[in-house]
Amino acid sequence: MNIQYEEPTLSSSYSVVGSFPKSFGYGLEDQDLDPEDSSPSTSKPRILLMGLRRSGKSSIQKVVFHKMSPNETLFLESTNKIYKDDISSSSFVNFQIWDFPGQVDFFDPTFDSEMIFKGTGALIFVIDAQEPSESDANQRPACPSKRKSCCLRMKPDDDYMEALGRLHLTVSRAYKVNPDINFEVFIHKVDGLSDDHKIETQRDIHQRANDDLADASLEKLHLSKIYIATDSSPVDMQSYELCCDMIDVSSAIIKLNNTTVLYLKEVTKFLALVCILREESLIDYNFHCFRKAIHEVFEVGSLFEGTIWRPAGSSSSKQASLKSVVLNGSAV
Ligand SMILES: Nc1nc2c(ncn2[C@@H]2O[C@H](COP(=O)(O)OP(=O)(O)OP(=O)(O)O)[C@@H](O)[C@H]2O)c(=O)[nH]1
Repeated sequence: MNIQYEEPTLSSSYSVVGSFPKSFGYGLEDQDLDPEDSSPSTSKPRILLMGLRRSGKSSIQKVVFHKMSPNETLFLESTNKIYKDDISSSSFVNFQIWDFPGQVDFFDPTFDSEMIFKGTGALIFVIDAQEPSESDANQRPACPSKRKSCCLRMKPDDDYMEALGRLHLTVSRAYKVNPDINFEVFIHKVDGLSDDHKIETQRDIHQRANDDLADASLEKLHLSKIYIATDSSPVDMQSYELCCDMIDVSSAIIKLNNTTVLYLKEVTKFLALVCILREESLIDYNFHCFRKAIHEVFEVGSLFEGTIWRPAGSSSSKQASLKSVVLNGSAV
């Protein structure tokens, strides 16, 4: 496939360049810039969205960052060239996202993996977890990994086998060029699955993806989590979406009409706490303790060259990493 590039249409978003310091590992060093692309946006932290065709990459990008309604994504056309989008809605969210076409051919000479992966902070690989339709299942291609161990584990109704093969190829290729990339796996389109099935799918994908890495002696490569932390209560989508939207607004406390309060507080320049509370009473004191504890963790982390916050195999420049908003799915 011939790779082409499409520049962002959001020209106004060029005004703020690089909210993440380069030392956080998400920026391009000057010498890494593509000589043919001199736009200032290239110095921003960069996230790649990859995955099979129709897995939902563009939908995630449009719904999360451009407020497109999920129904409208039905009419999105297939992406046929890399689409670069500048995201800079607040000081917390300021980076560049590159949406890739589904079938990237890594062996195509026009695919410049050095240029693409070198300056990348995170690669989000999207997997469509939907049940395959009968006709899809019949037309499913052979397992791309062509490894016996993988095919032996295949269940007849697994639709994500091809995606897993592609995931493996993608991360091993990217890791070779840049071992500092954060790899995130996003299990998407789980709306049609039962709660049990969702958990089983996540467990299965997690297991298989890591087995594949182990088979290839790439244990050092970590598929990390998108969330930094969340409480253990079941996810209620409405509250979750409210919390996501909160990141976009400047006000710190919003009273909801049902005696609860939506609360946003900055922990560090790159980390925010968003929560829904019944009462405000002790939150300031609790938050103070929480922030102090987080700072202490960062301090200890830097003493030990970032071993607490840093996935194995990455550089010490990764103590803070950009955490993406997730939509209708979960992270492995
Ligand atoms: N059921 C369901 N469908 C979704 C979801 N997100 C996206 N889709 C649908 O998936 C289809 C493909 O979405 P795209 O965003 O175009 O997928 P893509 O990965 O960008 O596709 P390519 O550009 O071909 O690589 C569209 O019809 C979307 O409406 C979701 O959360 N649930």
